[in-house]
Amino acid sequence: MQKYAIIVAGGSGSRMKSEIPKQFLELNGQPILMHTLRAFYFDSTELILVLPEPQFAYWISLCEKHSFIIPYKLVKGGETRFHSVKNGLDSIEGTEGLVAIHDGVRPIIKKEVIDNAYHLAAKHGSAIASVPLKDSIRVMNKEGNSHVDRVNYRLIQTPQTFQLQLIKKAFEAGFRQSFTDDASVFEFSGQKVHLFEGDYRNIKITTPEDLQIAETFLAL
Ligand SMILES: Nc1ccn([C@@H]2O[C@H](COP(=O)(O)OP(=O)(O)OP(=O)(O)O)[C@@H](O)[C@H]2O)c(=O)n1
Ligand SMILES: C[C@](O)(CO)[C@H](O)COP(=O)(O)O
Repeated sequence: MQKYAIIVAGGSGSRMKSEIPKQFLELNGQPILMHTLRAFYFDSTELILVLPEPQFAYWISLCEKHSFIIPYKLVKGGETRFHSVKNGLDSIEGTEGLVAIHDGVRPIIKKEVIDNAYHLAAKHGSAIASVPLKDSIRVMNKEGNSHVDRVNYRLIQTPQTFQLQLIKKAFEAGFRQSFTDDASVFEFSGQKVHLFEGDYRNIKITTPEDLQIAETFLAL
C-alpha cells in the first residue's frame, strides 16, 4: 500500500523565543527539519513538507547549503496546525494508502515506531503514538485541585497515522478550537482512535531546554 508522510512545520514557534523559526535551529550541525524528513525517507514513502510560504526561500537556501536532496512536495502552511495538516492532505491525490502525520519538530523518531504506525493503521484505521505518564497529575477544579489516577491517561505524540480515506473525510468536517492533534479530528468524525507504544525520546522541541535534551538523545 502506498505510504505518505506529512511533516508539519507551519507553526510560529512562539514558545521557543528564538530569532529563527525553531524548525531551522541546528541539531548536530543540521536543521531540526532535516533530521525529521530523513527519518521518514524509506520504503518509497512520499514525503510532504508543510512550511509557512514566507519561509520557502530560506528553507531552499538551507537545503543548498547542507546538500539536502531528499525528494518531497512542498506545501504552504495554514493558520493553525489543523489547517496545515489539511493543506498537506489536500495535496495528496486520491484516497488510497496510509498517511503518517508528524510534527517537524520531533526529530528523534525511531524507524521501529514509524513501521509500527503504518502497520497498525493498516489494520485498525488509525495508530497514534503514546506513552504512559511518569509524573503524578492533579486536576484543577472549583475546590482547588484533586488527585487523578495517572494509569488512566496517556501522553500523545506523533506520528499519528491513518488510512488516507478516513482521515481525509474527518478533516472535511472543518476546524474546531478543541482540536489539538489529528486524533481529536479523527475521533470527532466518529472513528475509533487506536493507541500504540511511542517512545520517551520522541520529544517535541517546544522550549529552549528541549534542544539540549534532543542533542543528548541524538548523540546516543
Ligand atoms: N499553523 C501551524 C501550527 C503548528 N504547526 C506545526 O505543528 C507542530 C506542533 O506545534 P508546536 O510545537 O506548537 O509548534 P508552533 O506552533 O510552531 O509553536 P508554538 O505553539 O510555541 O508557537 C510543529 O511542528 C508546528 O510547526 C503547523 O504546521 N502549522
Ligand atoms: C500533535 C501534538 O504534538 C501531540 O502531542 C500536540 O498536540 C501539538 O500541540 P501544540 O500545542 O501544537 O504544540
